Amino acid sequence: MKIAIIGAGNLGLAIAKGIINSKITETLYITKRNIKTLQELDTLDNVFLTSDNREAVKNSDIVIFAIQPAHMQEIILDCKDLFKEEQTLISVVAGFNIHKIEDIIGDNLSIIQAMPNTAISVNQSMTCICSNKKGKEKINLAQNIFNQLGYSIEVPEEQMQAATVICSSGIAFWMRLIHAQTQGAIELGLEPKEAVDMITHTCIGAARLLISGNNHPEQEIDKVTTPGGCTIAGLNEMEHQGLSSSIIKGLLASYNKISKIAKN
Ligand SMILES: NC(=O)C1=CN([C@@H]2O[C@H](COP(=O)(O)OP(=O)(O)OC[C@H]3O[C@@H](n4cnc5c(N)ncnc54)[C@H](O)[C@@H]3O)[C@@H](O)[C@H]2O)C=CC1
Ligand SMILES: O=C(O)[C@@H]1CCC=N1
Repeated sequence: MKIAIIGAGNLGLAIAKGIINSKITETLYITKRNIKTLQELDTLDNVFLTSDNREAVKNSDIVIFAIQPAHMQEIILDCKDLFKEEQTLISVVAGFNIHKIEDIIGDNLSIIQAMPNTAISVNQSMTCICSNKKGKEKINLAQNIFNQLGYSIEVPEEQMQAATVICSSGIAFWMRLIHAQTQGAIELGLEPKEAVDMITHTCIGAARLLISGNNHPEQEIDKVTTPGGCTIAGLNEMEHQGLSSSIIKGLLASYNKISKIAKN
């Protein structure tokens, strides 16, 4: 299997790193306008760096578009004559829905819209995917790839904006929560490095409890909150300060923004 990543920026490079770690491809083309910044990948076998998108598209079975939405039309049009029916086109461009791609190249190609996150560089991305009609037959192939780069689920196309907020922007939201806890932990006298270790591993533990069991988060909270103890004192103060409310409002603001981008 030969894969091309068109646009090696923050996400494209993260995808490239995940693919290289997992050895799922025999050949990986990575494109960028200025490939000098990709030197770290230059010495790897079977990884080809180029600023020629057409060369990458021509030589690949799967083409992943990881460019800014403003560049999509121009780049797709530039490669339009090279796309083949047996190829799978995967777009990770947020807010650029499948019908916009079909408006440029028609509906005879398999198009997958995927929403991963930057944890794909360490093979831990939560990736949501959907496809056009023709792409239905390639959903299993796409899930097989994204499952090796983390975990994936297929969602209806109308849920892709919500998936973008929860899974892709989600990395930034969790980072901010971890940072806030770090600031608190330092004030409690912990060293920053030690604090981050403690917080991130506790975070993984909390996630694992929910992934492994079927409990509601509040059931797990009940197990931790000793009556009259320190956990409930902390939780109540956080809620008095609007923790849940501010997170819900933030997710809605993010959703409204990506929905507006998708409509343009
Ligand atoms: N950064 C993230 O966590 C996520 C990003 N996305 C989507 O992924 C896309 C890329 O996002 P980022 O990586 O953050 O942006 P970015 O700006 O870091 O990356 C875009 C890359 O495309 C390259 N590029 C521009 N024109 C090109 C051309 N003609 N040929 C080849 N490469 C070209 C740029 O040099 C840049 O490296 C966006 O559409 C975004 O919505 C989706 C989910 C998460
Ligand atoms: O902030 C953004 O618009 C993009 C999409 C999700 C993550 N980054």
